[in-house]
Amino acid sequence: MDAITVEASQQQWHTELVKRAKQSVEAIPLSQALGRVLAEDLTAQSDMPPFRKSPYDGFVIPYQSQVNRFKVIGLIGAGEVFDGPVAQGEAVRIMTGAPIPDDCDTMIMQERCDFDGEYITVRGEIKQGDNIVPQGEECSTGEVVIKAGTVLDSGVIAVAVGLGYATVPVYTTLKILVLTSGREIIPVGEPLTAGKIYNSNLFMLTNLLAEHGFQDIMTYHVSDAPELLDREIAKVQELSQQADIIISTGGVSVGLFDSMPAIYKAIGAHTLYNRVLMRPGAASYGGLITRKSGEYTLCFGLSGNPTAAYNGFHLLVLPILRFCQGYANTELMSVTLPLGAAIHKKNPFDRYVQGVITYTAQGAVFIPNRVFTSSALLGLAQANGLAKLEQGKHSYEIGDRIPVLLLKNHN
Ligand SMILES: Nc1nc2c(c(=O)[nH]1)N[C@H]1C(S)=C(S)[C@@H](COP(=O)(O)OP(=O)(O)OC[C@H]3O[C@@H](n4cnc5c(N)ncnc54)[C@H](O)[C@@H]3O)O[C@H]1N2
Ligand code: MOO
Repeated sequence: MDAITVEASQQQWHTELVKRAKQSVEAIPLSQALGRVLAEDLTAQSDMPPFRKSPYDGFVIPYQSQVNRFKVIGLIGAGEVFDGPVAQGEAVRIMTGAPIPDDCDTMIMQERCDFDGEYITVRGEIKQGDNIVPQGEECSTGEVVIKAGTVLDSGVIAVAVGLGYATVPVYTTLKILVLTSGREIIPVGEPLTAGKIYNSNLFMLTNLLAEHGFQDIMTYHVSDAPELLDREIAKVQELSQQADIIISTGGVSVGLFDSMPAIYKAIGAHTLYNRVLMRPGAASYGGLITRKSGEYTLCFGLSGNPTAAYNGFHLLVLPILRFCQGYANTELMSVTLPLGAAIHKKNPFDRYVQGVITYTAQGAVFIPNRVFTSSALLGLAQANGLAKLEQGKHSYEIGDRIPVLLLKNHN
């Protein structure tokens, strides 16, 4: 099987996914909706605001040219309605947010009024129509206010509540199985013995998923020990039945104990690609399990090397996860930024370089991580951008403008 580009891998997934059913939908209370993805448009059930209202505390009047003294005939607090007539020369005291009486067209802040308990005298010129928030200023009944595919964050939930929605239709959450692999990998907390390393990718992947709103995660570690393989395959098979997505790290290259492609094959996956034309992260696998029921599980094998796995997650996995979860925006945002340091490196394939986007008086700059090789770990602690170096271009100088994916700004 030939190696494919990042873009071709994404295209291949989309071709496969077009044939499959959409994620199912459930209605949930807004109190539980944070981070979920809206499955239907939310429309305004009334105008917003639903009535003409006062933006300040003060007095409302029917405007009359040359008149600045008015008899105060009533009081309206927020939540109250003044339904009596207001004649010329009369005013009604009004509080912020209260509805404007039908007869009134002008509102005056109380700081401009001398009020003797019966009459107000207004200082300065009165402008007809001042300080009235019109009904429907923001939207009219029936307008689509929030589109399907939007993430329910604090702002969106506040709007949904303001529109009167108590529950919202959302896509059911994807169930994700994260597999780590390798006999050398030990849980953090145990003493580090010769040849072993801690399972940093487990935390990297599960937390990346959580940061991107994917919370329903199972985990399992495959040792890659040949004598345990059958048992481990059986366990992965069992867990995979409940998973919409499997993401594994390690064991995907050509080493003697690189068993992940064999495991995917054993659990019924059909391979889409097993090598990607990028560095780091060339050792990446994509496969699909289709069950008799029509249900399916997407399988993403990432490299065990931390930088390669981190890049692979963002480039190969995340846009497809977002698509499957129903997000309207599936891609990470890309910006063109000047390089803050030169990079001289052979690039036989597109190379993705982690780094930090910083802000200077001249604007944003991308500073590449000092070490951005496949096995680098420490750069993950600071990376907020992923720059793309073009295949065949081996020298980049300070100030060269390059495309950078924003790793932390997602919606
Ligand atoms: N002869 C060849 N050797 C290699 C090739 C090749 O084409 N021919 N490809 C290289 C490339 S490219 C990469 S990338 C790695 C990919 O290796 P695997 O995905 O099979 O991963 P492992 O061998 O299991 O591990 C690589 C590295 O990462 C460490 N690791 C693994 N899991 C974790 C974890 N959960 N947390 C932290 N670190 C982890 C592991 O100990 C290894 O050091 O293969 C090249 N070799
Ligand atoms: O997949 Mo490897 O990361 O190209 O180094």
